[in-house]
Amino acid sequence: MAVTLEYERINISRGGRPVLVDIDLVLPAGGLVALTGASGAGKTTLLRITNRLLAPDSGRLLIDGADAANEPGPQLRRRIGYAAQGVGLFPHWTVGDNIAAVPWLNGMERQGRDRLVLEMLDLVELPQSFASRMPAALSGGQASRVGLARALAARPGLLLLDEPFAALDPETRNELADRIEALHKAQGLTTLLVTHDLADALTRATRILVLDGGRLVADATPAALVADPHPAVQALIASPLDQARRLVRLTE
Ligand SMILES: Nc1ncnc2c1ncn2[C@@H]1O[C@H](COP(=O)(O)OP(=O)(O)OP(=O)(O)O)[C@@H](O)[C@H]1O
Repeated sequence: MAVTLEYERINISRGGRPVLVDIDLVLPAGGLVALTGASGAGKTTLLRITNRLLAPDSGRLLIDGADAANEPGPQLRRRIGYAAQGVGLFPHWTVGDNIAAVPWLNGMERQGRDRLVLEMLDLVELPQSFASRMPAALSGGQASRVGLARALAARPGLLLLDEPFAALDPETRNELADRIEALHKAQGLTTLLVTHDLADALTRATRILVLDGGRLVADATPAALVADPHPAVQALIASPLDQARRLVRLTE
């Protein structure tokens, strides 16, 4: 079941500097929300607060109406799917054991885990034979899919993705983005996707959040965002828009 997230006046400083300032936000269940902004804007920090890897200095996060601070972090994280570029698979575990890590922690028995692994490999469109491979024998795109399968294996209602397309070639990233979009719908998830790439955000998300210096400066549908005059938004849009126009000109 997709979950609702409510951020209430979230503030956090790191190294003596404010990193998130007065974040007030409600994400209703079922949204595919892109979180974007320049490097250092606070995107990853907000994601880490959402899965309780960080606690805010002030403010509250409510997950389905319950204060996230009241649940132990490790327990909460088992209900949240999390995949990030660079958050490695366990290198000495097979792909199958990586995918079934959280179900294993939750006490699922071997047979159930084996079935689940095959189902998850199907979901991310990898061959079932990959279950016995080691992570070192995967391409970057395949490893990203295994990371996604691992995030979905605990059947979460919330999927957090931190730059899942970084370091992938354009074709692979497009295929992975298609799969994420389809799984988001099919699995009934609330998905929060951190991306540097506004073109991804504009074409995939139902709603786009823009952070600038730790403040939420835009919260809009893709169509409304393009018309947003805020300088930080325009700075993000300028380059993908220019690129799109040049490409269209080539095909005219
Ligand atoms: N452990 C830390 N100690 C001090 N400052 C930190 C720490 N972690 C993050 N920061 C600072 O917090 C700010 C926000 O970092 P964050 O990683 O959330 O940004 P981001 O928008 O995800 O950036 P990027 O797109 O480059 O990943 C940055 O200025 C960063 O230097």
